[in-house]
Amino acid sequence: MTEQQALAQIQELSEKINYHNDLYYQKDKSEITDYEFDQLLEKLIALENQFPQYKFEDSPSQRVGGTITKNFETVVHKYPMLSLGNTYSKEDLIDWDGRVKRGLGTDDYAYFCELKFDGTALSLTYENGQLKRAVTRGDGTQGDDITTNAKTIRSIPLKVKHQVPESFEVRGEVYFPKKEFERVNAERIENGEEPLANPRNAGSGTLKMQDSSIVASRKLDCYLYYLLGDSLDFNTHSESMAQLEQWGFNVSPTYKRCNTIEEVLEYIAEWETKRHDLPSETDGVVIKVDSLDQQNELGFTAKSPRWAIAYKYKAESASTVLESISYQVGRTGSVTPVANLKPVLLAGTTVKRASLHNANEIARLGLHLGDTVFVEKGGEIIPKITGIDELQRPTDSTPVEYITHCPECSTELVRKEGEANHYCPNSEGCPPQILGRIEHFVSKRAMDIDSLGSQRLDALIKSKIIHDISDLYRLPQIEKKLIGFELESDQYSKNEEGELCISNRKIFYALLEKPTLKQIDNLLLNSEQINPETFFSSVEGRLQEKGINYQQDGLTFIEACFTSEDSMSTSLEVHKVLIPLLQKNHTIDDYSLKRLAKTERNIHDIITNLFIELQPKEKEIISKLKSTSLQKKAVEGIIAGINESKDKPFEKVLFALGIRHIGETSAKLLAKKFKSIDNLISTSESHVLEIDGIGHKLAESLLQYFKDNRNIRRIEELKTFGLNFETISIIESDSNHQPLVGLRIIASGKLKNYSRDSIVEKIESLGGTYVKAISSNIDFVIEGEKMGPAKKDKAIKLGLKIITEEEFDKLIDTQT
Ligand SMILES: NC(=O)c1ccc[n+]([C@@H]2O[C@H](COP(=O)([O-])OP(=O)(O)OC[C@H]3O[C@@H](n4cnc5c(N)ncnc54)[C@H](O)[C@@H]3O)[C@@H](O)[C@H]2O)c1
Ligand SMILES: [Zn+2]
Repeated sequence: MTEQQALAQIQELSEKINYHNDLYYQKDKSEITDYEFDQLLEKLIALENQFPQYKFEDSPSQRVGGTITKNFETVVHKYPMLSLGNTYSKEDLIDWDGRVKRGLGTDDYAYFCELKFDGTALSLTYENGQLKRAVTRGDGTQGDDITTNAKTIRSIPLKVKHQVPESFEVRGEVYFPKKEFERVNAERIENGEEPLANPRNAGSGTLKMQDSSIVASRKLDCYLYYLLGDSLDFNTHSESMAQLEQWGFNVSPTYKRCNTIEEVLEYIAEWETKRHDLPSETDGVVIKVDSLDQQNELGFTAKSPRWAIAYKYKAESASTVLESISYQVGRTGSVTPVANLKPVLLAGTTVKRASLHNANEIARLGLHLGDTVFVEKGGEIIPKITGIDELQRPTDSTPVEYITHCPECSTELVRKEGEANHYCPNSEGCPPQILGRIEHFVSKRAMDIDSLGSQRLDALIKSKIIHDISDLYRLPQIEKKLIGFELESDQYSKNEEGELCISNRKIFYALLEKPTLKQIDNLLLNSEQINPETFFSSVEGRLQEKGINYQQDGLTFIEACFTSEDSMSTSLEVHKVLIPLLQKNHTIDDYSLKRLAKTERNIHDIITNLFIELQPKEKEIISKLKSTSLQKKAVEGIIAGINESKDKPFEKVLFALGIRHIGETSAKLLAKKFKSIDNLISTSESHVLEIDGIGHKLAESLLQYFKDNRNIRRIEELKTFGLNFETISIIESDSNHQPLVGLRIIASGKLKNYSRDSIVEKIESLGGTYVKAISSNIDFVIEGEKMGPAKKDKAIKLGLKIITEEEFDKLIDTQT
C-alpha cells in the first residue's frame, strides 16, 4: 500500500466511524452492528500503526466517542471518563495478559472480572452523602448534567445512609431492564407506534429526555462498577466494590476475582449463555487489574486504561428459512406480523418465530416467502430478522403481500396516515379486540381485577355472558349461575347435526367410580376397536386386578348410550349421556334435551337451562363430566374483585377504557386537568393540547372515541354501576401543602383507612415518593396490620423508622 492509499483509507474509515459515532451517541441509532463498528475501528488502528505519520490527534481512535448536547448544562469531569479497549478474540486477550505481565514485570497480579453492561455510562457525585450531580460521559472530558432524570432511577440512592467521605464519585451503567423494554414496546406496538429498536439505544435516548416524567415511567435501572475520590483508601478494586455494596449501591453480584488469565477465560465461558438471564443486556466481560497500585503503574492511553480490557461476545445469529407469516390482532385491533421460521438453534434455544413489527419492516427487508433469513437474538427479547441471503432465494418465490382483511373477523384493514401499523376497525365485533379490551380493563395497572384471568374471560365471552366491559358489573347478579361455569372447551365438539358431543374419556371418567383420567387414557390407547362390552370387560379385568370396583350403574348408562353402535368413536352426543342419567329422577323429554344440545356449548349451560335441582349422585357425575369449572370460592373472588374495582380513581378508570394512544401517564395528566369525564367529553382539541406531554395523535384519538355513541353509552352504563368518573377532591394535590417533600416512604401490611392505591396517591400528592421495596434508602415505613415478618425484620435490620398509620396521619396533619 502506498502512503497515498493509506491516507485515503484512513480518511475514509475515520469519516465512516465518525458518522456511526454520531448516530450512536447523539441520535441513539445504529445502522451497523457493534461488531461491524469495532472492525472498522480496528482496521483504522492497524493502518495508523503502520503509518504513524497519519495518526491525527482528532482521529476517532484517539477520542472517546460521545459529545455533549445543548439540552443540558455541561459539566467538566473531575476525572476523565474513558473508553475501554476491546477484543472479540481469546488470543488477543491472552496477548493483553502478556502485556500486563511485561508492564508490571511480575506475574504476581490478579484480575477482577465483571460483566460489561450494555447501557449508558453515568457518573454520580456525592457530597456529604447526598447525590449532587449525575453526568453523562459526553466526550470523556465533559458531559451533560442529567441529575433530574437520574433521580427517577430508584436504585440510585439520593442519600447514602452511612458514614461516608465528604465527597466521592460513583460510576455505573444505566440500562433499560429487558422486561421493562418488552413492556414498553408491546405498549407502543399496540398504540401503532414504531417500537424502540434496542434497549441500549432506547435507554440512552430516555436518559437525555427533557421530560423526567416519561423517564420515570420507563423504570430504568443502574449497575455501579467504579468508586473514585481523593480521600479514599483502598488497595484493590475488589475492596472498593465491597464498600459500594455496603453503602447500598446496586452492584451486580456477578463479579469474580481471578488469579490467572485461565480463570478469566473460564469466567467468560461461564457467562456466555448465563448472561441472558440477567435483567440487563450485556455485551461482554470487563477485565480489570485488581490492585490499584498496579493500575497506576500500567496507566492510560489517550482513550482507555491499559489495566483493563473488554472481551466482547459476538451477537449470536443463525440462518434459517422463512416459512410463513402469521398476523396477530391485538386489543386495539392493531395487526402485528410474525415470521414463522424453520426451527433453528440459537443461543441455546430453538427459535421458531421472529418479530417483524409491521409492513414497513417487511418492505425494508424485502422479504419473500421461502427466503433464507438471518436471525439474531439479544437476551430475552424475541429474535429478529436482520437480513436475507438473496443468493438462496427460490426462483419461484414471490414477495410477501401484506394481508388486506382481518384474520379474525374478515373486516377490511385500515392504515392511518403516518402510522406504522395496520389495524382492524371492527372494535365492537372482533373477538380478540373484545377480549383484549376487557383484559386491559381488568389488568393490574388498570382496574386490577386479578380474579379474572384470560382463560376465565375468554370462556365468559365465548358463552356470550359478557360482550363488553360493562357486562362485568352484571356478573354479581348471576353469581349462582356462575358456580360450576365451565372454562375449557377441548372436550366438546359438535356433530354434523350441530349437536354437542363430549369425549368418551370424560364419559368413562364420570361414570366409573375409581379410575383416574390418566388410567382411562391408557386403557383407550391400548384398545383399538372397542365396544361397550369389550371395553367393560377390559376395564373390569384390569380394575379388579387392582382391587377397584367400577360403579354398577355406569355400565347401564353406557350400554344405553351405545344401543345402535358396536364400536366407539372418540366422542358421543351429550344428550345420549344425559337422558339416561337424568330421566330417572326428573321429567325431562328427549326433545328438549336434544334442542339444548344444539344451542348450548357445554353441559353446565344445558343443566342451567333445564332448571332442575340435581340429586347428590347426579351432581357428582355431572361435575366429573364437566371441564375445569368455577367453584364457589372462585366466583366469590371474582365478584369481590369486581366490587372492589369500583373504588379505583378516575385516572385508572380512564386508562382502563383502553382508548387508543392513552397510556397510564396520559390518563393521569388528563384526569388531573379535566377532573371528570363529562368535562373531558365536552372539551375541544385545543384544550387537550394545552397539556404538556399530550400531542395531536392522542387528542385526536380521544375526541374520536367520544364521538362514537357506543362509547358514550358504555360510559353512562359504567356510571350507573358506580365507577369513578371524577377525581375525588381529598386526594387532589394541594401544592401549598407538601409535608412529605423529599421523603421516600413505603407502607406494608393492611391499612385501615387507605387502599394500596390511595396511600400511594396520598404520599405522592403531598410531595413524597412511594417506594416499592424495603431498602436502606427509605425514610420511613408505615406499618399496617399483619405486616410481613420478613419485611419487618429487614426494616429493623436496616434501622429504618417504622410508624403506625395513626402516626402517619398525625404527621401529615400537624405539618399543615
Ligand atoms: N453500532 C454502531 O454504530 C456503533 C457506533 C458507535 C459505537 N458503538 C459501540 O460502542 C462501543 C464504543 O463505545 P465506548 O467507547 O462506550 O466503549 P465500550 O462500550 O466498548 O466500553 C466502555 C464502556 O463500557 C461500559 N461498561 C459496562 N460495564 C462496565 C464495567 N463492568 N466496568 C467498566 N465499564 C463498563 C462503560 O460505560 C464504559 O464507558 C464500540 O465498541 C461499539 O461496540 C457502536
Ligand atoms: Zn377484526
